[in-house]
Amino acid sequence: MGTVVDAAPIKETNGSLAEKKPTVVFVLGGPGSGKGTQCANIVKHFGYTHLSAGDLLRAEIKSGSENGTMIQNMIKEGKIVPSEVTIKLLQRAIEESGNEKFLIDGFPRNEENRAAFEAVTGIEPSVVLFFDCPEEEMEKRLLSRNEGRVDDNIETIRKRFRVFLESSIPVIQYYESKEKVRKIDAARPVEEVFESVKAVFTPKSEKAD
Ligand SMILES: Nc1ncnc2c1ncn2[C@@H]1O[C@H](COP(=O)(O)OP(=O)(O)O)[C@@H](O)[C@H]1O
Ligand SMILES: Nc1ccn([C@@H]2O[C@H](COP(=O)(O)OP(=O)(O)O)[C@@H](O)[C@H]2O)c(=O)n1
Repeated sequence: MGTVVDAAPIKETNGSLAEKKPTVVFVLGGPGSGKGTQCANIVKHFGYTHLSAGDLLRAEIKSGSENGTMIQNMIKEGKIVPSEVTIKLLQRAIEESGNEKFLIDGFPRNEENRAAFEAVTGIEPSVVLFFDCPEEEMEKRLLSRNEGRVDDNIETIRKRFRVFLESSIPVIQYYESKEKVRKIDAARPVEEVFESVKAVFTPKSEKAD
């Protein structure tokens, strides 16, 4: 399974986000693959701060921001919001958190997201978790999620699947070429998936024989 997530480097007392170099784990996978569910478990066990790009964008709509209508329209269509907007929200959340270890969930979703985040923040992920799940299973989960989301309808779900295949899979391939991806079979029950997730975060010395 390769290396465990790196320990956070020593924090600078002042300076930019890049200088602080927080530990970042990108959490990727198709819509409904269980990213949010597993991130909640990781937070409880390993003390990370969970930043969901989708949640930050939905909060931005609710806050009455000038970008709200644009974001709402993009989400309804399953399209990816311009990086500039999402990165600003992520940066603010990182700075406000007081933590040094972050799960960034649902980001980067395309090459533009990936390259812009790296250029703006200077941060590279320690590890990229990839929740691998067949479309039929993800579709079933999304249709019974019941959170009242404007994009959990069959028409938008199909568009989101297409965007995932066309735009997000290439990002995962990019990180595969850098040997950063830990692929997890996400089609199993939540507890079983978390057993595999735990192995990524637990140092070898602490693992049972
Ligand atoms: N391993 C699993 N098996 C069955 N249902 C799951 C599993 N993981 C998550 N779910 C459910 O599927 C839905 C989508 O999960 P969620 O964590 O919101 O996915 P994502 O953040 O990837 O969109 C939720 O209703 C969640 O409770
Ligand atoms: N990096 C991101 C993440 C989400 N989004 C938008 O937010 C929507 C919902 O993303 P999400 O991560 O909350 O949910 P899932 O589609 O993974 O279930 C996406 O379909 C995009 O429209 C985005 O534009 N850019």
